Amino acid sequence: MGILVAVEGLDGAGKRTTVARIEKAAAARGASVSSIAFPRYGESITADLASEALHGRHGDLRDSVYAMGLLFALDRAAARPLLRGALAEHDLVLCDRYTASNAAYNAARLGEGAESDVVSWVADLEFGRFALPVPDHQLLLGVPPEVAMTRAVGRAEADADRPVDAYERDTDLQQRVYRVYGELVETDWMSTWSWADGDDAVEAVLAQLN
Ligand SMILES: Nc1ncnc2c1ncn2[C@@H]1O[C@H](COP(=O)(O)OP(=O)(O)O)[C@@H](O)[C@H]1O
Ligand SMILES: Cc1cn([C@H]2C[C@H](O)[C@@H](COP(=O)(O)OP(=O)(O)O)O2)c(=O)[nH]c1=O
Repeated sequence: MGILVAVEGLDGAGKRTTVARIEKAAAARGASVSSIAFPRYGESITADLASEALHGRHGDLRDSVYAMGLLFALDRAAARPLLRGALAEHDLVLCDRYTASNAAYNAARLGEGAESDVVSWVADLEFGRFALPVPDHQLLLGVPPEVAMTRAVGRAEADADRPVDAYERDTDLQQRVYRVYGELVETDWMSTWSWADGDDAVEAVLAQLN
């Protein structure tokens, strides 16, 4: 049975890049590694609907924090057999975004006062109702919002098929998401967390294998 590690951070923080680096470094140590990126675009109807809503389709769907949160959670619920299978087969299963993304983005959207309600709703829904595996460790890429946003915008400019979505262009939202992520790290939400970047982020995950 392998360990489940979630890699979290803002849009453009470098999650995809870091997951690839961890995979390579863990494999070089002889570990068998698998990775899954959420949302599973192209493989999950609910993930695709959420993306379409973030790009201006489906009327007011995007305005509902709970509807958006549910779409992303249903994507993960459908991936449960995949996750279980990967954990049975590999030493390390990396998730590029996991449940904490839903907690951080939706809490940040509703704002102070409602944050803890949303974070509890996500935990009850995803780990309770949907019985998703709780991550053994979670990593927050400590890239500040200004840097992450510049990278996300640069990536969108370089790739016409990947225009910025409603969350990526919202500077205030990104700042609030970063703050909520910080609270999840400080309270070790659901499991232990590391807050790291670059080589330290890779080392923080490799340390979990020892
Ligand atoms: N440490 C880094 N320094 C500079 N640019 C980076 C770094 N990590 C990633 N990038 C670049 O920033 C952009 C976003 O990285 P990516 O890994 O796709 O982020 P995410 O998956 O968090 O959205 C990409 O264009 C990537 O090449
Ligand atoms: C996985 C997930 C993402 N999100 C948000 C974070 C991102 O701003 C947005 C899209 O996910 P993201 O991973 O950034 O996809 P991409 O950049 O490839 O379009 O959805 C949630 O709100 N909840 C979730 O559970």
